[in-house]
Amino acid sequence: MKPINVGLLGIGTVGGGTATVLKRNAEEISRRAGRAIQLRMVADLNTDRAREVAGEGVEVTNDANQVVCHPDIDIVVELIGGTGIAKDMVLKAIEHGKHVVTANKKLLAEYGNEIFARAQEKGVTVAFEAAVAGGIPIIKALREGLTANRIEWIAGIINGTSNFILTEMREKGSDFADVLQEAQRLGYAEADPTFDIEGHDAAHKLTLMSAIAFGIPVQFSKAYLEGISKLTSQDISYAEQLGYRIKLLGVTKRKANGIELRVHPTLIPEKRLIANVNGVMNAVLAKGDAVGQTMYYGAGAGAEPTASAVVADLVDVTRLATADPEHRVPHLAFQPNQMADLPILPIEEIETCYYLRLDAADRPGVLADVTRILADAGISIDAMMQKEPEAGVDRATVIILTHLAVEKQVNAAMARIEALPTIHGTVTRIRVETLDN
Ligand SMILES: NC(=O)C1=CN([C@@H]2O[C@H](COP(=O)(O)OP(=O)(O)OC[C@H]3O[C@@H](n4cnc5c(N)ncnc54)[C@H](O)[C@@H]3O)[C@@H](O)[C@H]2O)C=CC1
Ligand SMILES: N[C@@H](CC=O)C(=O)O
Ligand code: NA
Repeated sequence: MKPINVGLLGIGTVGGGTATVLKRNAEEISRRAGRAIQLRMVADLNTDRAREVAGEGVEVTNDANQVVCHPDIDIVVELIGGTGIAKDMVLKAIEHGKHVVTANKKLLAEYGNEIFARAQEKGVTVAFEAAVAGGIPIIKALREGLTANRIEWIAGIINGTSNFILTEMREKGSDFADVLQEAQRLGYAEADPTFDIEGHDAAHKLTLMSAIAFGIPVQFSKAYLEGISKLTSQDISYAEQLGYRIKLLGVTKRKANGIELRVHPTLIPEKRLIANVNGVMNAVLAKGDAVGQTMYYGAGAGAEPTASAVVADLVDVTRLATADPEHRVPHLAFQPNQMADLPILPIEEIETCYYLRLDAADRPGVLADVTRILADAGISIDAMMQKEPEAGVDRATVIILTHLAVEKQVNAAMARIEALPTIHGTVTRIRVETLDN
């Protein structure tokens, strides 16, 4: 059978890994796909490096337009990143009737509704396994493997760079900036690494998983996000003393009045498997009503792990190329005319447990004031720890773990606590997920 011709846009970290895997495993891949999948054209601004990485027999250009318009190209693989030229080229490829494979979570989290609708009209597929949790086949699991279930919630460590930073800080006491540089050197970080450390990248991925899990449009602009840049080693250490690890966690949950969609540093009990996912590794927990909790673990970033997902999509698209477009797996798992209109809840409406750290005057009655404020707000305390003040300091650090509470009530209680004359500065608040049901 005639080979499938691939046109690759961007041959950097993931593009390079894709070229390597396609070449190294060509025979296995063709046995699985039913025909050869060959890299036919590459577009990259750095044509010298592109020629070197792509190898002989591959046409190289610095103009992505030439690839997406070329009549011989069957599938366009977009690995440039961002929402500039990448968006234009993906839409143009669709207009030209090409299937698209992309690892670009930012593009799909922000413009996915438009892109999937256009692809549907043109009868082509946009595959994006590499866009969420790198090499872990999580899109396939959520969209196909769990299709019998009413999914209740998903929680995941889905940014390799920030997990690598948190792990190195906790295990080696490394400096935040040094570890970030190392993550960049290893090719884990986004072109702008603030996307990693401030939670944007994780929120892009969570937005895609949420859409697939609940059959809702992608709504990145409504996601709540908070990164790891303000986390202190003090909180990492106190959390450990209480039996927790702090992770940048993405959580999306079905509630009676809508969907929670949030990314933030989170205390997780250290006995949970996911609390022990370290370095660049990612893990996603998905709870279905029939199957219960399932967990998916693997490398979330890096050249070949991500290429593994890109090439898997190439094989899938090759297999599907001959299937009637109406009967392919829908882009967001649910049929396009069956999407639900569930609202994304504002962060004030979410319900979780909380870690609160405060600096209190070391005097009798202070803790009673704090606990009364919490009780008045209907917030019950699960655990409390007081650190004795250092010599010559008249303030003690108090850490409180709460039971489940609604965020707006916690905010109101925090404001009242901060207004007490015996409390110094602001209250530090980190959300806690026990992930037990
Ligand atoms: N690095 C990783 O571990 C992962 C990356 N991703 C996503 O994969 C995509 C690519 O990421 P990386 O490979 O890390 O980026 P990269 O920066 O290593 O590679 C991008 C390539 O695109 C080329 N490029 C830039 N503008 C171009 C243009 N106008 N025309 C043609 N080529 C152009 C660059 O020269 C570079 O070779 C991004 O969307 C990223 O978010 C997804 C999962 C993991
Ligand atoms: N920058 C991302 C790369 C993969 O999506 C990460 O660190 O996870
Ligand atoms: Na994946």
